[in-house]
Amino acid sequence: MILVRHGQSQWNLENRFTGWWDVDLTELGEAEAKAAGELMAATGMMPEVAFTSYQTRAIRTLHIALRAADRLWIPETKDWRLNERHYGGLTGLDKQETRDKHGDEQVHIWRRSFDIPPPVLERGSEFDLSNDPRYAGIDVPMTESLKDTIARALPYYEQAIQPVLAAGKTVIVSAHGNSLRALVKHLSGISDDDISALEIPTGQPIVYPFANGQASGERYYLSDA
Ligand SMILES: O=C(O)[C@H](O)COP(=O)(O)O
Repeated sequence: MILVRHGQSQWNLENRFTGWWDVDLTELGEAEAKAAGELMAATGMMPEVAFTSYQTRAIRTLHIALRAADRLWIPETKDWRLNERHYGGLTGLDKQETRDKHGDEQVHIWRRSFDIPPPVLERGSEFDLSNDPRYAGIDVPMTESLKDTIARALPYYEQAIQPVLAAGKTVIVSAHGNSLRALVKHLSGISDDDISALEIPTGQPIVYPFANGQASGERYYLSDA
């Protein structure tokens, strides 16, 4: 299985909390996605089935990478459960200005604690996506901790992705910093405390070897292969 975090987004560049807000890739993000696909082709790590979120930056990263690997034709499933962790009331704020206002420690807790969510997003605020047609029928969260993200991403992985891996297919998952931290925590057996130190870089494919549908727990960057 190949996990890839989307390439640099406009709000990664601007250093703003993003979460479920749907920003696009920057030119650098597009280049990172293309390089990821070229690396897959060069190493022969060719995806056969794709999964991604409902968010433009992950979808476009997938498509740019697959195009570079000449694999745009593979089956692809989108699901909101692979979305980024919802950043609640921090959505749209500048990360440095938020540190200046609330202190480094508080912002680190909001960003990296296991089960403390950011403040709740006010209903009806500019960043409230409850009425976005893509989330029709979905109870859009108003904030999420990593624990909350795991609670929706992991069952999706188990129901939708694991059976494809068990059938021996090479799967690519194009998603987000925190939805991928949720999967890596599970697959690599990382504790609630230690997961706070795990960062996932943009556009760098991470490989989990599978045998008989089971991950060994080993993982490596495809660039190191
Ligand atoms: O949602 C965001 O702002 C980023 O994609 C991830 O943010 P983080 O590094 O603060 O978790």
